[in-house]
Amino acid sequence: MINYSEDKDRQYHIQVAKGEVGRYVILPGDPKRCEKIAAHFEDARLVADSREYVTYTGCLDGEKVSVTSTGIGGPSAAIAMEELVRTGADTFIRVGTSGGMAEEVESGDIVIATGAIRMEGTSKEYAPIEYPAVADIAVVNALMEAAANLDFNYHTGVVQCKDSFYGQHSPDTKPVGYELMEKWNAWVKCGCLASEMESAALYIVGSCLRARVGSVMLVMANQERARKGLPNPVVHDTEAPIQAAVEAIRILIKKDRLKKEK
Ligand SMILES: O=P(O)(O)O[C@H]1O[C@H](CO)[C@@H](O)[C@H]1O
Ligand SMILES: O=c1cc[nH]c(=O)[nH]1
Repeated sequence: MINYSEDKDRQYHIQVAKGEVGRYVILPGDPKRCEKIAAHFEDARLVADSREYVTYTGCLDGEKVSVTSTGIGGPSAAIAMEELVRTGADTFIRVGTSGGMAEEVESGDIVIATGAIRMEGTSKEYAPIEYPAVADIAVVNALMEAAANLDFNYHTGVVQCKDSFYGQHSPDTKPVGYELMEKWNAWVKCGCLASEMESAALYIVGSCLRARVGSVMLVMANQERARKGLPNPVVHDTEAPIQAAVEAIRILIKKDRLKKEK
């Protein structure tokens, strides 16, 4: 494989070298969320800032941990995960924002995605569509334990991933809106909790690379609730899913250490 990086020790896109990240990495979409997440680490330092990929590394309970932003969508998220695995990471938690779909999923709640609908393009370049995009069970369990410990209002279940944000929010303005709307209605009838853009790609890439992956997302608002005239404020504060992810990593660190001792 051609190495495109000018600095041959660094991964081309994320500009991180081996040893600069921990095995546990939090993956927000928005690069600006990285600093907020790194504030929860001890001795956090900026490792790299390249394209949409910002990386900080610090410590949690004596273990090296990192945060790297993925940017928006499957293609850039898949690149981040591939390059992070090459630099030594093997456990990932996406911390994102999402739009609620199920009526009971309200603004400000958090969603832990046990699986993701692959209505995006990236994962199809890794695995046939019949292969399910599922989260790692240990990561899901840690996220559920963390959310319960923190007394957060959380939901677990399937999320929908797509490539077009505006195809979700104004499908009627798209020439293929008829298909987007029919599929959306089917996902809602199936019990899908929320819509976002990266978990399907991350889960499939994680499966292919044998990495453990889970996702926790803030529900910003719910267009199905709005359609039914139910209360639906817009929430921007991502501190709850950040805290859930940090606590989940602490739980995983403890469990991984116990497993190693046995
Ligand atoms: O807030 P982040 O993590 O970027 O996640 C969500 O927000 C973006 C769309 O606004 C997409 O990346 C979607 O998945
Ligand atoms: O509605 C939303 C909110 C965040 N991200 C999405 O993809 N959709």
